[in-house]
Amino acid sequence: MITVIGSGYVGLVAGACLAELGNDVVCIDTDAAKIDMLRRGEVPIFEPGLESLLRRGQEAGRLEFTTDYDLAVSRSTIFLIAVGTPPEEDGSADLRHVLSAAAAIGERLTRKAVIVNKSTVPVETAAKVEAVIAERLQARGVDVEFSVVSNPEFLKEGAAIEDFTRPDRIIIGSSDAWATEVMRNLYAPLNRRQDKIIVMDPRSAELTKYAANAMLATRISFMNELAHLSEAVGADIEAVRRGIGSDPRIGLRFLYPGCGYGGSCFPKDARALIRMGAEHKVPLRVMQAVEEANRRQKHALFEKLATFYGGERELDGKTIALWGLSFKPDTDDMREAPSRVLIEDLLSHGAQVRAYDPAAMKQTRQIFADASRLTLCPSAADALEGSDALAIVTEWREFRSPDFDEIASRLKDKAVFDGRNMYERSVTDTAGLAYFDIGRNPVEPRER
Ligand SMILES: NC(=O)c1ccc[n+]([C@@H]2O[C@H](COP(=O)([O-])OP(=O)(O)OC[C@H]3O[C@@H](n4cnc5c(N)ncnc54)[C@H](O)[C@@H]3O)[C@@H](O)[C@H]2O)c1
Ligand SMILES: O=c1ccn([C@@H]2O[C@H](COP(=O)(O)OP(=O)(O)O[C@H]3O[C@H](CO)[C@@H](O)[C@H](O)[C@H]3O)[C@@H](O)[C@H]2O)c(=O)[nH]1
Repeated sequence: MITVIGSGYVGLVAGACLAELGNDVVCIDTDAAKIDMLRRGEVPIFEPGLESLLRRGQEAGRLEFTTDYDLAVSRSTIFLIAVGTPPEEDGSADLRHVLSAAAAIGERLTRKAVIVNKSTVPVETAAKVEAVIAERLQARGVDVEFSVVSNPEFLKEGAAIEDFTRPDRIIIGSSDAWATEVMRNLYAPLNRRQDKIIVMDPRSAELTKYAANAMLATRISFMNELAHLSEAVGADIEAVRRGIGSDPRIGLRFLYPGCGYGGSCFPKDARALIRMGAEHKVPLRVMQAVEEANRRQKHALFEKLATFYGGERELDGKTIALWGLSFKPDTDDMREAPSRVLIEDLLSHGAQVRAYDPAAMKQTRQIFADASRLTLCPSAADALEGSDALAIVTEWREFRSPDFDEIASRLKDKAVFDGRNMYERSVTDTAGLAYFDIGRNPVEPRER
């Protein structure tokens, strides 16, 4: 039996996928409402394919949900910790949930077990988890063998099941041969065609996770800065992207400029890595710049709108349609989403916003509960109604081939500000739309 602690994006996906592979899995969460929902067959998050996988696991009797640690710990020999590690004030990762999960295990463990840390955590957390469990066992006066392994998760939201079941690599940070073998067996069904398992010491495994996210975030911020330069010198960032991405040393993936990276990982993990560097007196200057560039980039669409209208003050009284709210397509996750910054910028300058997203409407309503000038619209077309201009923040598939004539007929100022470079100028020109994106078609002040 495997216990998965924390039933969020990582825990639910891991639990459902491991049950699908034939394991008996119990998912535990301290949030009783979440567990009740899951027991009723409802899924608390939007993740393509997850609902049917959870249902299959439950129907097969291989997947259960509980808030009861007593029940879960007594039956398991493998524990996956997949609880949140939110940022502290100073950017460092808050380990409260991880250490409380460790304590809950130590208070109940009765047989030899592997404790697997899947949460993203700073170097030395495996040692801290081990110390907490050892301390609780000692307090109980029992001697139970256990081993702590770092096994960071690399899934992307929106493609989480595919990423979990077809991983590029499986990192196992372990200094114990028995625990490494248990992990190899756990992942054996995902590791048949080619050996993707990389075993290393726990510290290196913990750092690998931050290094991966930091490298990807760096590529994005680099491209976003180059996009500004492209606009200034009259180059086309999309051509530059293809030009450099065709070099296999660079590669085409994760090279898309846009209106900033968001989500629950890149921003938080970049800050946590910077903090880790500071704590060890190793300033991570590149990451500081990456983070700073991204913070600014989230204002890029607002700045373009302001330039178009002849100044920020001119946005007072304008109505801007907004397509896409989630931090990326195929998720309802609004954590650190660039749309939040754009909405705040627009509302604080007196504009009205008419927004639509295929999945994140409920979340947005909760976040902006008091924003009277934000209207959440039932469709992309409805968001255009009575609007002056359109801004696009998230590249959902349904925005890829819109009816440009309809957009032109509805927008008073016939201008589109695309934060994800989805369209071609030739097409928008034909419809009579002014089109501005990131690094290709610089904004020009509107003709009056
Ligand atoms: N979301 C992603 O795409 C992703 C990908 C890779 C790694 N990670 C990392 O994985 C970790 C989890 O991320 P997430 O997005 O799944 O978080 P999440 O916030 O969606 O879910 C975490 C869950 O843990 C529960 N929890 C907290 N303390 C608990 C405890 N003591 N016992 C049982 N349950 C508890 C919470 O109620 C919550 O449901 C983080 O460290 C994150 O950085 C996330
Ligand atoms: O070329 C690109 C690629 C992504 N983004 C943006 O970057 C953010 C993050 O996107 P993505 O990485 O696809 O989503 P996450 O679900 O946050 O996944 C990242 O964070 C997870 C949590 O740590 C890791 O497990 C994944 O490997 C890592 O990709 C989003 O706002 C995207 O719009 C860009 O701007 N340009």
